[in-house]
Amino acid sequence: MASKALRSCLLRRGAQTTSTSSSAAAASTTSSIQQQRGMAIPADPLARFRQLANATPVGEKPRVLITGSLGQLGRGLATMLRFMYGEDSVLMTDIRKVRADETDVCNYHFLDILNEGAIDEAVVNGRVTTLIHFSALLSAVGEQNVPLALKVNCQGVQNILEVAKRHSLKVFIPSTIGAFGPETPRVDTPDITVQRPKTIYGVSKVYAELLGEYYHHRFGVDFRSLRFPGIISATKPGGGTTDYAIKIFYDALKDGHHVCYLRPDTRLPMMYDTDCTASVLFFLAAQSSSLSMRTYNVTGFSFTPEEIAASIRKFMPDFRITYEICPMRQRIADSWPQSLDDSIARADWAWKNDYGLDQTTEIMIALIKREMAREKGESPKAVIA
Ligand SMILES: NC(=O)C1=CN([C@@H]2O[C@H](COP(=O)(O)OP(=O)(O)OC[C@H]3O[C@@H](n4cnc5c(N)ncnc54)[C@H](O)[C@@H]3O)[C@@H](O)[C@H]2O)C=CC1
Ligand SMILES: CC(=O)[C@H](N)C(=O)O
Repeated sequence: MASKALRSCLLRRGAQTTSTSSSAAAASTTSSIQQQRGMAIPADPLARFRQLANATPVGEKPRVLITGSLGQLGRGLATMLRFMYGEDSVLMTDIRKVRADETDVCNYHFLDILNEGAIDEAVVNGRVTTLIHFSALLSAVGEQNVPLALKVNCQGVQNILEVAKRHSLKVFIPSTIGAFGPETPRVDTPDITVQRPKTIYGVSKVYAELLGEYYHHRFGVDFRSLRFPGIISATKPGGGTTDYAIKIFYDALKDGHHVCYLRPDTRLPMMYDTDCTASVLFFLAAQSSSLSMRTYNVTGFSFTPEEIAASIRKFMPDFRITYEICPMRQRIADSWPQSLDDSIARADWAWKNDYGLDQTTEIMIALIKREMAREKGESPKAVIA
């Protein structure tokens, strides 16, 4: 199904097609729910996406516009959508210029989500059926520019929902563990609970959840949202509190040492990139009638900086971690859940994560080694043999 170029792009982005022997259990969590999730990397990680594509009737194949598509999550999702539904199925949009090394970016257009008319135009001209709204300012950068975070995260969501209403689009707007706060139960946090976030990012995401649900009930907009934990990918993160869980791998491979801005015992929920992509695509494909809610928790596994360092040491025994705490990010992390209960997503639309901590570590190390080999002009080996 995938062309050679697309296939190599999927490999680079972590959607490996070769098998691996890793079968470590994802047990690094205090959560009883998550302790049950022993797992091995699937022999064919693309199988679930291929099956979903094959099960979609030709007339129902989506045409998807992704906002903020050059960020951490957008490029991987766009690549997978092209793999599943064809080269023309995705319009990638953002407000910055594409770099020469971003060779996976195709069908790309400038789109500022603060310009509602421009969103209308892109949707009409592109015959779009589904909006995936990724543009946002994340938790740490949001705290540094509150007025801009309010504009991008709140005005942007309003514009997207208005356009979705006008053109009867399906619309996905991600939420986050940041939509919870210190008063929320922090272990196995349920879907419906206290939400009093203390960051502008969290406040704007609660607004997005509630406004989207309002547009659904009031105007029939097919709004869907998932509360993601921190996402781990071999792409540059956009300025969040969970970013250390990506940088730690780059530092491990470059210097053998990572200086962590969170305390060693700070436990947060996380998920591997390919599972994040799967959660969006399977959720969007679910029948409306199977959804008991419009905003669901989804998660992979939880760990502390100490525990991810231990996981890295299984592959790089000399790896060292030291700590220089950033008070702002620590305060944010201390107000977020340590683990999420996503059992309703599992029951309603069969959500399931395929990757645990050790599988994620193994893949991240392989992907970054491959990236470094390319940068040095060497011809990299297959990701995981
Ligand atoms: N990465 C993560 O760990 C998590 C992400 N999420 C959510 O997923 C979504 C995507 O996240 P990431 O890709 O990590 O974010 P990111 O920060 O990497 O990318 C956001 C993109 O939005 C673009 N953008 C900013 N202002 C814009 C504007 N006015 N018009 C159009 N685009 C604009 C930026 O240029 C950037 O490429 C966000 O809504 C985020 O809140 C939720 C939980 C976890
Ligand atoms: C969990 C998130 O929403 C994001 N990665 C952040 O740390 O801000």
